[in-house]
Amino acid sequence: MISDTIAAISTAVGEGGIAVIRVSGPEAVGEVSRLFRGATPLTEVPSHTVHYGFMIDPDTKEKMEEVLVTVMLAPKSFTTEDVVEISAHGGVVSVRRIMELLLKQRIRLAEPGEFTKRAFLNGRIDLSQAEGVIDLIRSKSDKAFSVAFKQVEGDLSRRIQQLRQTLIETLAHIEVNIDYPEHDVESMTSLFIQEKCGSVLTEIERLLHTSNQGKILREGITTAIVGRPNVGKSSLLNALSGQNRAIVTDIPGTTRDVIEEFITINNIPLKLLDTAGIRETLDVVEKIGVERSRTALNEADLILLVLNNGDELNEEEQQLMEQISGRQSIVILNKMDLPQKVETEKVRQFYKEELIVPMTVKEGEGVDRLEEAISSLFFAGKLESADLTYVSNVRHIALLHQTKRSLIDAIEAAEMFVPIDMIQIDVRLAWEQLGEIVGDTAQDSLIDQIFSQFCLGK
Ligand SMILES: Nc1nc2c(c(=O)[nH]1)N(C=O)[C@@H](CNc1ccc(C(=O)N[C@@H](CCC(=O)O)C(=O)O)cc1)CN2
Ligand SMILES: Nc1nc2c(ncn2[C@@H]2O[C@H](COP(=O)(O)OP(=O)(O)OP(=O)(O)O)[C@@H](O)[C@H]2O)c(=O)[nH]1
Ligand SMILES: [K+]
Repeated sequence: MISDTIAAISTAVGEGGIAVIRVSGPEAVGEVSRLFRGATPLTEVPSHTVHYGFMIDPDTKEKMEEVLVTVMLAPKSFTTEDVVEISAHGGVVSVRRIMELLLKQRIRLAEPGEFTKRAFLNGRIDLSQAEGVIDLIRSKSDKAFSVAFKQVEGDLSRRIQQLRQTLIETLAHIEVNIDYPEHDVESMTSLFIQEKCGSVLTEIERLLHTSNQGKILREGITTAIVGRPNVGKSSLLNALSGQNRAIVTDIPGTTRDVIEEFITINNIPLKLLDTAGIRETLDVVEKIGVERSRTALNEADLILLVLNNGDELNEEEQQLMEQISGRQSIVILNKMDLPQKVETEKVRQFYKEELIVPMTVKEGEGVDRLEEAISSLFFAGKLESADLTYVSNVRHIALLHQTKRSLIDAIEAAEMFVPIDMIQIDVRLAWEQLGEIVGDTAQDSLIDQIFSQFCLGK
């Protein structure tokens, strides 16, 4: 059983309006109460109430900070333990001093993700919901947020548990037949297994079908913008990020040193790759050899090739089109306001009409068409409705693939009337693999690794 009390700063550290320190565990109320002076002692207040007062240094009796303290008593709290939250004036010093005071009590510093880990260990949420919490924090578009939010609410968990329930029923049926073989009608059991595993398989395939889109929504479409100088690449970037709220971030926890820029075209998140590097070198095709830009080009899910409508194609551009037309790529015919000089028939040799997007970036014209083109490449024309459950986590995707394999093995074995205890192994494996998604059958080391991805105070 967890018995120690933990504390951490739960808001981003820096100058801010207010900062929140969260304390969770059996000693939370008692220990914070000794450091707090308000109208009522915290040990006597009802759950889910907020109290105004001061943090007091117990040695000097000096007022340290003006605060609001929230008390949430077990089991009705995020961690299901007693939780006390201290809201202090924002700022580094104030928060550090309160933390120091807390850690001198019977309270220790929480590990990254430990609050959420406790919520998991205490059964409030399962593993996929906890992973949804990480995705929620990291999401960079409304759509990605919605996907993560559904996961936190337990949408995926419920589906997975339904499938596991079906497999448990199948296992129970098999069990009876092993224990009472005299009752077994071999062909009926085989049909039963095929039918049950088949229905689970269908649902898993449906979930896997969403996974490509799910991953894109979560991580963004890795995009490289290429083209010779002066065609309007920077303008495009500015137009897109200006109109569509750019979120610039260096994702914590990734090792790459390039700063990636996130933009969204309506609801589609694009992760722009180190485009500056490409910009300098792609003017001349032989320079594509330059390591950095080649990496970016290779990594890209999507290449946006910008051409100037008012100019003839040069040799490099034609080679480039030939080279990348096999990839997911879109041609942007920019500067439509200029008289056409570009040889569109040459462009059409490599690109279907819907992947050639005329734009006048300077005037912000054509963004809708660009969105349509991207949708047609990545979402078969439409962004699925919000009520779809997307599987976006690579761990979940891998486990679903494994489960699929196990189910196919079970079904094939049943078809061939393989001894039933052999089939049982595959069905049980599928049940365990699904269990790993929600954390029922996950190893401690895996659980530790997942929660270590969280930020401190979450
Ligand atoms: N200040 C603060 N804001 C936060 C959190 C937090 O821990 N603290 N959260 C955390 O990351 C999220 C909210 N999650 C929470 C989930 C459940 C409970 C909770 O106390 N649930 C009880 C009581 C519900 C009720 O009274 O109806 C329960 O379900 O038993 C609190 C926060 C986002 N915002
Ligand atoms: N006529 C016209 N000019 C445009 C349009 N879009 C951009 N330009 C102009 O084209 C010039 C080059 O634009 P940039 O966005 O800097 O082009 P770039 O491809 O990033 O150029 P480099 O950084 O040199 O590679 C600027 O003067 C823009 O104002 C357009 O739609 N029509
Ligand atoms: K301590």
